[in-house]
Amino acid sequence: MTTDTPTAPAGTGTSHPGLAAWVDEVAALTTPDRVQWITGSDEEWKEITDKLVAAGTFTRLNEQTHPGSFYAASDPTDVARVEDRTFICSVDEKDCGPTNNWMAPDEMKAIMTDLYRGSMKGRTMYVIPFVMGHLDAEKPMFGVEITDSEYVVASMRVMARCGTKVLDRIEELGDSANYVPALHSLGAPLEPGQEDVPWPCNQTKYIVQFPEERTIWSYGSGYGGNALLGKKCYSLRIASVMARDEGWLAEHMLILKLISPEQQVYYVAAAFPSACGKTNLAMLEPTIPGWKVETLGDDIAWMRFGKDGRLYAVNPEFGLFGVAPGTNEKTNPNAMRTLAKGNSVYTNVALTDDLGVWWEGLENEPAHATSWKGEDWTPDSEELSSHPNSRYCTPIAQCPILADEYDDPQGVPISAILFGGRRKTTVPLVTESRDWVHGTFMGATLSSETTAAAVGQVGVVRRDPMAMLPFIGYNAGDYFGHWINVGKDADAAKLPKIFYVNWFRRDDDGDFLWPGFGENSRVLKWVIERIEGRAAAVETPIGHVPTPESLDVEGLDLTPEQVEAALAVDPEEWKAEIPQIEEWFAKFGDALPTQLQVELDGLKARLGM
Ligand SMILES: Nc1nc2c(ncn2[C@@H]2O[C@H](COP(=O)(O)OP(=O)(O)OP(=O)(O)O)[C@@H](O)[C@H]2O)c(=O)[nH]1
Ligand SMILES: O=C([O-])CC(=O)C(=O)O
Ligand SMILES: [Mn+2]
Repeated sequence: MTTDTPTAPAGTGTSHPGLAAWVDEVAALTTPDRVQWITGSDEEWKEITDKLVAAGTFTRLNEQTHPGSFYAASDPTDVARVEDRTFICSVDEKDCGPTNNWMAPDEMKAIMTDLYRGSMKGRTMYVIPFVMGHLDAEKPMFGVEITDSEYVVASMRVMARCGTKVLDRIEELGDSANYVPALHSLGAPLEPGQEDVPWPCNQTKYIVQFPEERTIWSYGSGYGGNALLGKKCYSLRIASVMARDEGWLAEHMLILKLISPEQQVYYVAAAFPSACGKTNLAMLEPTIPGWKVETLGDDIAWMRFGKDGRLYAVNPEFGLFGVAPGTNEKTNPNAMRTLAKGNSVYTNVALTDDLGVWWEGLENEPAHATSWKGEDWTPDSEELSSHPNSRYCTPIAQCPILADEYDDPQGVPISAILFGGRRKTTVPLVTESRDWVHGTFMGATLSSETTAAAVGQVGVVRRDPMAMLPFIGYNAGDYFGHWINVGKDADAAKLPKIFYVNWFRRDDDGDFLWPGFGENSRVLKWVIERIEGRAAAVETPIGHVPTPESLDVEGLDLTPEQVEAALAVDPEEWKAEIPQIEEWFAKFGDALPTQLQVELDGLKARLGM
């Protein structure tokens, strides 16, 4: 941009020619009644939330107990990510790989262009300039989301840094500002005089990434992961492609800071599939004396090598979009404290009679509430009060244990990466990998029972590599190769050590073998002590697991047998796992890195197969 180009007044448009042309083009296609540029101001927050209250989408919660907070209930068919409607439209089908849905870009564009035609009729089209990560990062990661949903505007304002400051920077940088154009429409046009519904959406849904063009098209859903396009679509699917091309990692990981009793500081990243404990671990209250945890992120980590050769992680998000059920003062007191500050949006939980919220697992069960489906609910009701994937959306800045480093665009140097999933059997509480390639093998073969975070059956074991199955924006075989390359090019001594954890193993009665939540600090302690060379481990066919004595279980109400069962590596169980891993690897054909096949062969040999 030349210095004499006038900057448009806040909220009225842009002096960036490329962006202006795209916005005009989308408006011409979708024919909204008006176009509004999101500024990020307080008045705008009031205007948007007032509009949502007037439309019946939002219910204003009790100002005393939930200041500045709102309740929303979605259409009962629009409650989670839709993986079977999610596409990676790479030019070459091979680049999409066997784990994603593919359609040729032109074909998809033709279908969606038809769907978008007139799709914003009767609505306002909002233009949201946003940045994932810091505005003052070396290379700010801009995006611009166009949406016809006020719910999306309100949620995006919580989840990403949005508004005029971002647009000003895009305009200053002009042609050199790379932004991801992200188009979202509910697919619910309004004819003149037609009354709106509280949660407009469309039964036809498409969540589409064009990896070569670095663009996103989403249609038909208002739900978080489908509609807040800075999150999964940009920060994972598109960013994973950028990361492959540029030598970094975009991952479905929390980031936490761990401070030992000796005041040593360690940063840990952990990848668990959706609804498998990232938010809980990120905000952990350690139960072991002297240890402290601070939070940097609960869902996404971008990791790049620093000049010192270490891997540095930043959280590109600005808010928390957390699973509500199960969250309470005991399991996650810091989430409760974050929410107590207000300024939050609750979706698909129950609304209490005093305009508060409730969900399964929360304290103070009400005698009566309105369920997420809008029905009367009492403790005797057969149905759940809240959808299992009900969520809260809240500013991360309100987290009382947010680490100062959250605001550092350089990020934090990672000492350990944890992979984990939900497995009733087989997978021990914690296993240390031998090296980066073995750790990559652990990640690539990660398995977990499916959860309510995606539409479909719950509780089915599937491979969820690096907890990224629904989020890898290219061929997962190539993604494994990228992980191997990241390690190959690095100084091994400076790489994070990789561990595999499972908080969800059960005993014969179906009860959890490990108490989890705050007690997971004991596992973090073992991880750190391994890094420091201070904790003992036994070598097993799958890696190093703690000796029962090396895991600090002091004060825990567990018998030695229970600890042993949580740590057990049963060769028979692992032998049964092998055909599943072989079947999984077979999907990738030539794209599977030979190092991973070598790891599998080694595991089989150690199991005597
Ligand atoms: N048994 C057990 N359950 C846990 C533990 N940590 C979390 N959970 C349960 O896992 C579920 C959701 O965990 P979250 O931390 O919200 O999930 P997340 O990984 O952040 O998920 P997404 O936001 O979907 O990516 C809740 O039902 C928790 O109760 C644990 O240590 N043990
Ligand atoms: O994307 C969403 O809707 C929420 C989330 O973090 C996940 O599903 O992993
Ligand atoms: Mn997630």
